[in-house]
Amino acid sequence: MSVDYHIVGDGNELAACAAELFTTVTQKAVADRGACMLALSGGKTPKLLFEKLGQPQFESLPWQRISLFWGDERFVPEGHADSNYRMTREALLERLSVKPAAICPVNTSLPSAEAAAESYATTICEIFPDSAIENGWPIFDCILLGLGTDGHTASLFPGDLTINEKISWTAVGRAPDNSQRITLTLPVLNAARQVIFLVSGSEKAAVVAAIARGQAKNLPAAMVKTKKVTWLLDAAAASTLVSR
Ligand SMILES: O=C1O[C@H](COP(=O)(O)O)[C@@H](O)[C@H](O)[C@H]1O
Repeated sequence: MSVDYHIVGDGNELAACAAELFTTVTQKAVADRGACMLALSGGKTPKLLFEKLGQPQFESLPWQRISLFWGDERFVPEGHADSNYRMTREALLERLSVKPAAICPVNTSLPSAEAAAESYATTICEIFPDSAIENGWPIFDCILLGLGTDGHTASLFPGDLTINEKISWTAVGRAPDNSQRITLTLPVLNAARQVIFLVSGSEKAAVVAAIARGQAKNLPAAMVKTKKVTWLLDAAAASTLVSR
């Protein structure tokens, strides 16, 4: 596993740096394999990235070769304020003149979160080419992740047994407020070619430093050990990390 850190000033710089990484990752995947399979994250931090990617200078990205999935989703209707898909649609997808090869949100209109998780695994399986499934796991070119102050990532929460899932591609995670969320499982995160954590804000500084120093090995975000892990932090999120 290689881990690298990029520390930038603020949320806008973070979005600019993330957009550059996004460009590199998508272009490389398309050059190497003809397609790019990406999972997007929810949360506050990626919104600025999505708005940036919706600007005209990113129209030349190989959108028609990019398939978009979500690393996690709240079990709420598609138009709900908490929907990760709604946020991405408004911040990015509605602004794109060239449409991605596939846009695959979680179907949250199904009767239960379990049904939505199961159906999402089927969707991934249908869209992924056979060559992008290895040893029974889908190989995402890149998964964008966030980090909660409690160390959760995607919808893998500390203390929730979903983190132990070893067979399924998707599962239902339970957030501390007891709400249900559909999430990619840890083996899927770890099978990806690369994950990029986007983290901003001083409230994340302590957990970022604890994970980076190996002092929080049992937190879900610390259990992400993909071949290539990139942490993109703004100065506030990196403040504890760089202060000692
Ligand atoms: O990976 C993720 O992380 C976040 C934490 O988000 P933030 O709002 O604190 O930036 C999480 O809740 C989100 O659903 C997820 O995709």
